[in-house]
Amino acid sequence: MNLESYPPLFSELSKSSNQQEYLSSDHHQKVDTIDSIIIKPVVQDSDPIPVIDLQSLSLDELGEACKDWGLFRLVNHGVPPSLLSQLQDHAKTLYSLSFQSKQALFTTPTSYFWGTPALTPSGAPLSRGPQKINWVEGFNIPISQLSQLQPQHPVLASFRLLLEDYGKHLARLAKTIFEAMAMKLKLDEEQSKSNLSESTGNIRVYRYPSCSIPDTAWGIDVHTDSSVLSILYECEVGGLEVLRDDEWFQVKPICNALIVNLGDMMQAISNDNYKSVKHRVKLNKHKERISICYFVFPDEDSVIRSSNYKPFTYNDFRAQVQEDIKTHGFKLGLESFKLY
Ligand SMILES: O=C(O)CCC(=O)C(=O)O
Ligand SMILES: [Fe+2]
Repeated sequence: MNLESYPPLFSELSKSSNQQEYLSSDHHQKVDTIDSIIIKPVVQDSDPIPVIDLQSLSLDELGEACKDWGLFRLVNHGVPPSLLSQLQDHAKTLYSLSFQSKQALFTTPTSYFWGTPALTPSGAPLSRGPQKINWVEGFNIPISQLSQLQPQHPVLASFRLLLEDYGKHLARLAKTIFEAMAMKLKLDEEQSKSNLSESTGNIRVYRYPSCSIPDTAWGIDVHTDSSVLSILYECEVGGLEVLRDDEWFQVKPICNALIVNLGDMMQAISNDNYKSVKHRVKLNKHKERISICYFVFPDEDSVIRSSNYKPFTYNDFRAQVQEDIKTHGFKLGLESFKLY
């Protein structure tokens, strides 16, 4: 483990005796008690996660997966495996740079953050208090701002080219999936068009440290995404878990398959027919984990209309989430917009 490359708190605590002491102190609640939902041991033999084949897309299967799980694996998506593996290699190299170099390389409109995945619109981390530290670092990169990524570092220059390519592929995937969902839900074509805006595409590249006592802390604790769709790539370590009918399921990594999860905007657009899935990321005892996540949102002033929620824009939603996190330490999400 290259300690220099970690945020100072993480490298300090990675010395295992410090980690034991910190994580078992009052500072940090045990994960079982943070969670309001009863945790059953997550043990599975077979893989129950639905698989959607983009080349022979079945609207019925897509609809079922969105209703039952709010999440599915996507295969035959047309993103070249070499692009995925190169992105992952570049991410590893960039993360191995010193903490200070990463701070210097990712400046506005991109950002480097750690300790929480909750960011302000400009990409700065929203503080949630010491007991709520999430064991994650991230690069936040709005795709529309990729040209602003200064290639001072040779790896960053080629990373930018890869991300441009990846961003185009993911915009294509998001549009295809959203249009299929809109068709299945029989949404008004004109109205739903602005509910997904490819220009809002945003990439986050995360690194989760290994943790000698992984059951005492989260990589990212339980949450739903605010997006319309989130599309994740992680192929080596695992740790993503999703909630379905009060039971947690592991989403095992499968190389070259992508994970699509539905966010709060999609739940509202679908009038609660589809689920914004609750999920979390567990730490691994021995290995650090890299994931590459794409998020896409509605146009900023596109109004989301449905019979269960008062009309709102993504801007309204985001402002409410920021307020919730400041006031309560977590987001209330769609609850704040429910009609009854
Ligand atoms: O790293 C992952 O696999 C998931 C990240 C995530 O849930 C998020 O950023 O909302
Ligand atoms: Fe998430």
